[in-house]
Amino acid sequence: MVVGAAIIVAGRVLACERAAPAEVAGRWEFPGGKVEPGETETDALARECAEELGVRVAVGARVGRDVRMAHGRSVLRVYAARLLHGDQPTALEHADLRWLSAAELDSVDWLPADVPIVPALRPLLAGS
Ligand SMILES: Nc1nc2c([nH]c(=O)n2[C@H]2C[C@H](O)[C@@H](COP(=O)(O)OP(=O)(O)OP(=O)(O)O)O2)c(=O)[nH]1
Repeated sequence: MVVGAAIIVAGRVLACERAAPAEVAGRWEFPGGKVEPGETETDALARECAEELGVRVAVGARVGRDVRMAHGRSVLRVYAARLLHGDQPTALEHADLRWLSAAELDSVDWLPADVPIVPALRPLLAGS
């Protein structure tokens, strides 16, 4: 299981540009990663957001559906999240970060597994 955090602030979601590996560098994703043994999905999101962005997050509801990746060997699952304690994301592992409004969701080149999930953000962004 790979989990991603759709961090939403003031009607915008944080998109992160992968720096590596070469096959996916330049594509955009949600911060996150593999759930390690013994971790809950929420634990994994908190750990990855700290490692990748240096922020603390509160994890909320699921966004979109589970998407199978890597020939069905893993699944991408995305959760809405918000920043805690006024923390501000820093690109500790990513090439770039962008805050996207609903109208800007299609302006970046998302990883293929994210493409079916991204439209489910629209109502969350419009409503916040
Ligand atoms: N974090 C993240 N990974 C995604 C997304 N969409 C997508 O296809 N992936 C893929 C890319 C990678 O093949 C895999 C996650 O791997 P990763 O390298 O980010 O995770 P990790 O930090 O746990 O990996 P590792 O280096 O510890 O092995 O899922 C997404 O929105 N967020």
